[in-house]
Amino acid sequence: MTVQEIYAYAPLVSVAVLAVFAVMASLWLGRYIAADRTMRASIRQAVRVRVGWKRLAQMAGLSVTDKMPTALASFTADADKPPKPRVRIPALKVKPDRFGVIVRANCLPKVGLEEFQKAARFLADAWRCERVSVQPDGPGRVLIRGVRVDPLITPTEHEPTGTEPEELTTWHLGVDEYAQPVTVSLKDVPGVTVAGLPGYGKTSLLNRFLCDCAPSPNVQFVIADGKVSKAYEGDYADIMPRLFAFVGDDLDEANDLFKRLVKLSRERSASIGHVLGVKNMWHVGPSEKWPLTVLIIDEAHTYFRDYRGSDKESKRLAALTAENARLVEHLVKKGRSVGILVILATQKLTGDAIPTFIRDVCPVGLSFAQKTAEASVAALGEAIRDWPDANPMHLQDPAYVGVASMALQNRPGFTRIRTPYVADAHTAEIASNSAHHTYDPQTLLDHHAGAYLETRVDLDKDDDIRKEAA
Ligand SMILES: Nc1ncnc2c1ncn2[C@@H]1O[C@H](COP(=O)(O)OP(=O)(O)OP(=O)(O)O)[C@@H](O)[C@H]1O
Repeated sequence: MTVQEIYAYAPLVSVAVLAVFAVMASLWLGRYIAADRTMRASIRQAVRVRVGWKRLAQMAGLSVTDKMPTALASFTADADKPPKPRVRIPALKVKPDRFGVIVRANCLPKVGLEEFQKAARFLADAWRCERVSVQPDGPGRVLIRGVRVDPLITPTEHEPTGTEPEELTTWHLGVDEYAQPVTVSLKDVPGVTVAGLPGYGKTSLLNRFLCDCAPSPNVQFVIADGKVSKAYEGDYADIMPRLFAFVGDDLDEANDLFKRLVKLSRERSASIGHVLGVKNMWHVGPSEKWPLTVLIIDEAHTYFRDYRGSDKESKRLAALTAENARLVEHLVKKGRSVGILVILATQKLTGDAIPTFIRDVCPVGLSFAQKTAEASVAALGEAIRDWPDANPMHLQDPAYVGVASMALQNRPGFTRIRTPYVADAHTAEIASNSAHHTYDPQTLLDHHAGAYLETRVDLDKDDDIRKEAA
């Protein structure tokens, strides 16, 4: 091809390039017009971040001067005028979302994660963000999260999909202060505590968990709610069709339920090798025949209260609550490997509300707003004193209804989480659509291991619970 022929194609190429730009611009404009007000503000913010980056990077110390000329510069430079040093800045990719911008940048020599982290406060001011976080994003890259709208004070709603969750044991809690999803793994977790002042969202958090898991046949739920006498009165009325059992504030009924579950735990323990071929259910995961059995004890202090008084009834109730504590301790300490998970929700997790021998063996703990430092420590452990920003004492504000603080599962520190609200109508729909999955795990166990347990296992041997109760 001759030079003249190449020139002849130039107008065609220019038109093609312009056409591509025009298509891209109209797509961008279409997206901008279709977006709502909050999203448009984020799109504009993303444009500002991109346009102002060259100047800002240099002012924020996020650039390097490269004195070595490129091969082309050396080739074209005048002999008497050495090529100018180049200022290099990290390349950016900016994506807007409802809360602000997600920026991916590459690192340069002497401009790495640490430098970006040091500059975070400066970037937050320049980009008009509430806060900016910088995290590693693979070798030589960083992920910068800028939030313009504080996710913690932005209430959200969750509409359960009604489909079986991909990972039954991943509890999707909500988003953190940078609008990043927060999950907690329930695999091998024997107990979870949820604390917080009344009306700050404990039940709503549990409701979401129930709604997300209910469509799976591999999980069964039972609830003890100390706030009500009958199921239809309480927060869990809508989920009733998906519960294999429910008790209210009646201590005798609760005691019977806990005993039933301890029996299940012991019989599962005795027959797990026979039925599943493993000693720990988590090695094969929950299944229809061996479902994860979740016991939720709401207003848990009701069942463990210390009854004082010398009259006969007080003494009887005191013995009952003491036994309840021992039964629940058994479930938390011994239930994990046989697929029993206990979730305790209460206002305060201080020793007078929940026995510390139960609380301290629950590895996952969340707390909504708390009134005192003592209550925060009881809910989240001593370490919360070192993370004052995340202390749930500071969540005592109507804007923080639905916001909880939690210790991170795989690294030190705490995070605050905006949990979403689930409307009662959704709960009712999910419960009715998934009611056919409801089975008492004891019935399932009897079916799969009844004969084995009857003929091969002596459950009365070493029956410590019975001995204690006697
Ligand atoms: N995540 C949330 N986002 C927005 N609002 C919420 C959220 N969770 C709860 N709420 C609001 O707060 C009210 C009380 O919530 P919820 O019953 O879950 O609190 P609670 O801590 O369980 O209270 P209690 O201890 O009295 O049972 C709800 O009716 C709802 O209006």
